[in-house]
Amino acid sequence: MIHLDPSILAADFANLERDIRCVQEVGVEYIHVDVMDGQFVPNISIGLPVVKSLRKHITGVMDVHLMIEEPERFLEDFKEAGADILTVHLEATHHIHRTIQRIHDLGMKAGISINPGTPVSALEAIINDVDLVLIMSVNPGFGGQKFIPYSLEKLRQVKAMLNKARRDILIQVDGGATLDNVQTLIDAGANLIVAGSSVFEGEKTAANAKAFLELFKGCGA
Ligand SMILES: O=C(CO)[C@@H](O)[C@H](O)COP(=O)(O)O
Repeated sequence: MIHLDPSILAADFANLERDIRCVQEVGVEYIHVDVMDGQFVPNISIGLPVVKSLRKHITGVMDVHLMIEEPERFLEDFKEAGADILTVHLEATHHIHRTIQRIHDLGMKAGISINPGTPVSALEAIINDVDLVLIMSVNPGFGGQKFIPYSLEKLRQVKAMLNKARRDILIQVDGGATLDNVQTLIDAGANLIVAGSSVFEGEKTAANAKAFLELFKGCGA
């Protein structure tokens, strides 16, 4: 089953409730919330109070992607803010195993993300402990960037690693996903597609989301 996970980084920050409602009304079940600290990535997005307010309007899965240094400092806070999935970066902590364990202890699903420059092999020791692997297909920090082609090979490698481990979990791809390239992402193994600008940019948010969902129907969604 393939899912669309619209990234609200590309939504209208003055109308987040409206934009979230818009995609949910056409059947979207996941909402991707990017949290950036200006340290791990060269940008600052939103913080805990906004995430907590968004929770009231998200009817499905609130998928929070932490692009922050030492995410272990804030796990309890994001649980309290209502995150269902909490994804941390392998590169952002010295204690990835403990961090994943703590996310689970708090009752959330745990995701691990790697930057474009980090090899998939670095995931080997943690792959059995996570519910989601996120392959960043742009350098994190900004929406609207161009998809990095080598990410397709990384998706294939993750899929092979998970097959070998007999694990069927979420394989998420984030950055530069469009209606034109999404089929190649799915073919490479992705089953949770983050899309920001290709959903929220322009005046046709609902139609854009619907077009992704229609395309996924042919893939068994
Ligand atoms: O995490 C990030 C960027 O750091 C992403 O979630 C982007 O927001 C995706 O945006 P598009 O590339 O789809 O515009």
